Amino acid sequence: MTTLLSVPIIDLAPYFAGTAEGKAGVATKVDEACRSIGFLVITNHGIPAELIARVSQLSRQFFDMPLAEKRKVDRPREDAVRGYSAVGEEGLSYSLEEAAPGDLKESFSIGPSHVPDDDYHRGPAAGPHFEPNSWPPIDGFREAYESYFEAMSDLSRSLMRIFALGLALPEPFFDDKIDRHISMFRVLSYPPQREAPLPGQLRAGAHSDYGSLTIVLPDDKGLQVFNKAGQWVDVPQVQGGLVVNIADLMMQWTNDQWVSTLHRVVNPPFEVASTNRRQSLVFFHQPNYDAMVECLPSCLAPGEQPKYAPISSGDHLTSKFVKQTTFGGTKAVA
Ligand SMILES: O=C(O)CCC(=O)C(=O)O
Ligand SMILES: [Fe+2]
Repeated sequence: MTTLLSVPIIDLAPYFAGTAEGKAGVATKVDEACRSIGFLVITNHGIPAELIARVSQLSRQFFDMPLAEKRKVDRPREDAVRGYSAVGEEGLSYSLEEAAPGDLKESFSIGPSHVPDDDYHRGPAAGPHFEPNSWPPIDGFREAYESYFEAMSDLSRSLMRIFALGLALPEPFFDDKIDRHISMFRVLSYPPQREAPLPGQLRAGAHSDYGSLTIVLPDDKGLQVFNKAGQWVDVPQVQGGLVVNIADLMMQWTNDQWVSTLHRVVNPPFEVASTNRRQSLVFFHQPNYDAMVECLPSCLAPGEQPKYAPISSGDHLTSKFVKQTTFGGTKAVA
């Protein structure tokens, strides 16, 4: 298997067509991408263009509101990633224990909606994972965001099935570990830069993501990935494509056979910085909080030891918040 140094574009149509051969072909390509660079761009993913356009337009409308209005749906607490976070309030590289100025972005986040009133969702073990969402007073906003969250949940289940095939596991292996997931959807808005950034300040500092996988829809270039040759390479902008990357939990699950890659969003070129605005829709997929992440049987060679102790998805996520808040006390989250 070759080590890819750039991000491949993978057509999901043969997987969704449903033949064993088509599924295996897609799974092999995805496995290669996840081993080499941890990123891929998917096409024919089935997410309606109309839904993407609607969420994008409503998000722009939200970020255009005055700061005081946006503050009315402000993030409630450090451990509850809901609502609005203003420019400079978060720094992704904080989670790597590296001091850097805050990221030049603002965001709006939601978690699962229409949460059942049962012990898993409402009991003490649920912690902040099913914190209610708050909504700005924009017509159609809630409906569009909830639809997008659902569409991303379904697509993530398909991707996890492809991952299972790529890892020589039964296709539904992950199904019961993600059927009550604690994922998060957030829209990021990177405003024009009318003043020069501080030294080291980026639109999003270098970081890896936390959960199983992330699905990103950027409307402009700027996203870069650190490849195995030690170079920052641009993620290709593909019309109608979605960027997928695997995150820390998946790396842990595979005993480091798959890589959760450092990535960042660079500042726009100086000539266009004062007018360039960038927006991305980002879905962070995170398994059920009680799903145990322990080295997959197919990822251990005979005689090899697992590199990580088993941990639950919920504890893994919470440990990231603790790391961030003890470091500099900044509201930081990926
Ligand atoms: O805006 C982007 O393109 C990516 C953002 C990102 O990597 C993140 O929020 O974790
Ligand atoms: Fe990220």
